[in-house]
Amino acid sequence: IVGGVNASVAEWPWQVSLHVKLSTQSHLCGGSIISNQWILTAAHCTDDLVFPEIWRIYTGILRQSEIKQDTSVFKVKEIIVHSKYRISETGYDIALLRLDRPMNFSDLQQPLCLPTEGMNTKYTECWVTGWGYTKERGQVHDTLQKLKIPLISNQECQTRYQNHRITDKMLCAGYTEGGKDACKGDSGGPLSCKYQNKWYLAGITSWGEGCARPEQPGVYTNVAEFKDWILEKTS
Ligand SMILES: Cc1c(O)cccc1C(=O)Nc1cccc2ccc(C(=N)N)cc12
Repeated sequence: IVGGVNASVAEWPWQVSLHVKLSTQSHLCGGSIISNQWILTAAHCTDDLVFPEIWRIYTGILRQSEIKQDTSVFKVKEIIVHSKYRISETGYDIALLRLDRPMNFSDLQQPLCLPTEGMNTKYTECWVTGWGYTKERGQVHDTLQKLKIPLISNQECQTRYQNHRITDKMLCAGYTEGGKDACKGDSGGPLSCKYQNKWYLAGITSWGEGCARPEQPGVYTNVAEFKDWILEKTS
């Protein structure tokens, strides 16, 4: 997250950290708890990493440095990538990870709501969170960052990305002047939006040209457009 601030304990209890264990282990992407056995993330996080056995999911943490040998960790039983996904920039950047065992909810780890059609224009505030880079040529940040960010219309977003097709299955958010945005390592994490005092998973951090550049907003998977797909795959 570029231009954000430290989050607090239990402020974003649906935010998870996805690690991959090869010769070493490290944070790769964010994700969101949507039920006691399913995590929603970005399909591009699983590029070249399709084996469930290498994934480690950390829930209920604020700092990466909290992760020790004895930290509670979930393994992945199944990875489901949208069949139409190719690369982030052409959309369908959505994937489901089934946990190896059901999660017990607590103040530190619990799901957020899936949105329904037509909610995108009703949200009062949206926040993007993650342990990603805090500048383009950056690195993973130890403390979870949070950033309040305004949604922008797909029409305006399309004008900012002339060489792309911004589809209805994408959602954009950002500041014209730049300086505040998600970035690499935040991928897969939530764009959490509030409506009538409940939090909804409006978007999944997907792509953008660089990070926090003026007139280059962040592009998110528009989760409301995939509600049927999520329900089909998780039932
Ligand atoms: C290609 C690249 C890097 O190598 C390092 C940092 C950023 C980039 C890049 O161009 N964009 C990106 C690469 C991977 C995930 C990204 C997620 C969000 C955003 C965003 N701006 N909302 C940009 C991303």
